[in-house]
Amino acid sequence: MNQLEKIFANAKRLKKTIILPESGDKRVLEAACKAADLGVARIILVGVKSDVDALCAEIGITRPDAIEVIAPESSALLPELSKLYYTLRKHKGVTEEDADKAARNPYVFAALMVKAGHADGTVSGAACSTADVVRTAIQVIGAAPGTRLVSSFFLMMLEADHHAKKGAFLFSDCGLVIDPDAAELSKIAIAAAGSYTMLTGDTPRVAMLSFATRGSASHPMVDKVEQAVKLVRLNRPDLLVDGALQFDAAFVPEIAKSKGAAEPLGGEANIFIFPDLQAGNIGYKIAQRIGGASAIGPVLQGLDKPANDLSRGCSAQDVLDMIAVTACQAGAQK
Ligand SMILES: CC(C)(COP(=O)(O)OP(=O)(O)OC[C@H]1O[C@@H](n2cnc3c(N)ncnc32)[C@H](O)[C@@H]1OP(=O)(O)O)[C@@H](O)C(=O)NCCC(=O)NCCS
Ligand SMILES: CC(=O)OP(=O)(O)O
Repeated sequence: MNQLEKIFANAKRLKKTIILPESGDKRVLEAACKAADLGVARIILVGVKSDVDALCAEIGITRPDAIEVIAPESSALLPELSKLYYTLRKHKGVTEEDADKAARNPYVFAALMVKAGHADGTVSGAACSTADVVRTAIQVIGAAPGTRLVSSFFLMMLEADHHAKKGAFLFSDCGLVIDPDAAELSKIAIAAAGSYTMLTGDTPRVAMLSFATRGSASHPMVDKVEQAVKLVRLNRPDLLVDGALQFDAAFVPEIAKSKGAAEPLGGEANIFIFPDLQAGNIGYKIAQRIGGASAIGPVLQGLDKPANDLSRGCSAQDVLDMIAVTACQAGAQK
């Protein structure tokens, strides 16, 4: 069983409820029906039942009875959820009228359902930008107690024949924090290590990436990564971390050796922390589109309850994988 299969098995055991606000997207519908059929999660779709069933018919699938479809406008939960939104956002000048309008938005409705405990997690982003998904998640669900920085990661599955190394790797942050300083980068690395253990059960081996290995170039950009490594070591002396490292020195044992970075990771990192969002977002898409990795994410870390994003370029399988990951996150938070 590979790590993704284990994630699916865990999700099936947990029986969590995942709410999907993008019921007008064919990939989401296909994944929702599969998730319900396979028992990966109990699914709630935000939308109008007749529209959902018509789109299902168009793509040649039947909505399992187990999937509940809720239209915010006619939902008995709307008054409770708009009141909740008002409570959460009134300090920002949101009025009761604004709150009622906001709660009818499918993305906000789904996040409120999670916040209120009517669902365990939400997945969206197939049909809208990451910024919109993340802003809603942060404003409605909020950061976990003791956490100030919400960030994200991709679970990268290397399983194709041409992958010399197979398994689950974690890339972070490829979706959210645009230009982290050293302290923020160290927080991203620590959060990513926790996420990796939570999902795979394996020991994290964290490489903090740059364009230099062991001082092969000096530049403030490299200094930032080295400073972040120091902060990780200071705050989490138990974590196996190294950097600044180039990707090859973090991933290929012979190159780690030849570049003087045989210890402590020995070219066997399983978590790769990118120095900023340009590098991270470009890097994961190259690994996915040229490298043939499957990329599950952006999975948000640091939220009080799970709310995850998707790339607009996702497939139905990506959505299904994300539903399983979200269910596991929900299971780990209880
Ligand atoms: C996520 C993102 C939208 C937040 O940007 P922003 O300009 O700070 O947005 P806002 O100012 O509207 O912030 C929204 C709220 O989230 C909070 N916030 C923003 N980033 C946060 C973070 N990383 N952790 C915790 N809270 C955060 C803000 O404090 C604000 O809270 P408030 O509304 O209660 O005051 C921004 O970081 C972003 O666009 N990231 C890149 C997303 C992207 O395009 N990714 C590439 C594709 S995956
Ligand atoms: C994660 C990501 O890059 O999202 P999108 O492709 O939708 O911009």
